[in-house]
Amino acid sequence: MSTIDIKICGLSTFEAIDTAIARGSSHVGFVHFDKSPRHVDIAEMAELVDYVQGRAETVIVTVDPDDDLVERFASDVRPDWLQLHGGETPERVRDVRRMAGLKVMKALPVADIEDLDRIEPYMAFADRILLDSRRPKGSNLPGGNGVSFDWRLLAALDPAIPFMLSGGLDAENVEAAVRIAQPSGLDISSGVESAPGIKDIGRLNRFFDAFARIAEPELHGESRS
Ligand SMILES: O=C(O)c1ccccc1N[C@@H]1O[C@H](COP(=O)(O)O)[C@@H](O)[C@H]1O
Repeated sequence: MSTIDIKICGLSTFEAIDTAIARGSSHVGFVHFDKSPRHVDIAEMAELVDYVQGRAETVIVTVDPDDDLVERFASDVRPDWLQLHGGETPERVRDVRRMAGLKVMKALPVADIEDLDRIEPYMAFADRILLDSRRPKGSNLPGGNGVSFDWRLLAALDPAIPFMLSGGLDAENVEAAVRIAQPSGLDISSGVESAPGIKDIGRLNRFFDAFARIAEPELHGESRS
């Protein structure tokens, strides 16, 4: 199996950051969206990003940020990535990327086959595409809802498009997610929490244990098929 990046998102404590990185996260994410139970303000985020100190790529998750906020992320927090999780157009992704001078990951919702057609216009401007489930009715969060979409839809996706998969991933479904969706990265948030916004060290470890069983089956007495 080729290497799969792992992003643990919605972090807010040093302990959870250390566990995620020690267990193999390539990316760690911090949510700046005031309706979210995972929201961290700019000053806290700057401290968390500093704490990572190059041990993993740092990602700020933001929703339709205005220019002022983009400038503040770039000047006061200095992460490696901005994850745009709102209704940003391809042109807005281009402008944010240019303004911030940071890599940009664009999150797009997938609920049906037509949604796959909306990916291509972003390819010229986003450094990475992240596919998430559509916001469930009644939720005021565009992400972090712990809901998966039908990964079988991705069989119709151009294999030349590398994407990170998110939406309700956890220790129990990660094997099926990788087998069916064949992503180049996995993004996990509520599936490693004990309550919204509270990362659970036991769940984090169980996720990485489950991932290790598929990434290195020979070390776990399992055969590849
Ligand atoms: O986590 C949040 O609260 C959040 C708020 C606003 C936009 C995105 C958010 N989270 C992102 O959603 C996906 C899926 O999360 P989950 O595993 O289903 O909980 C992930 O990219 C989070 O970064």
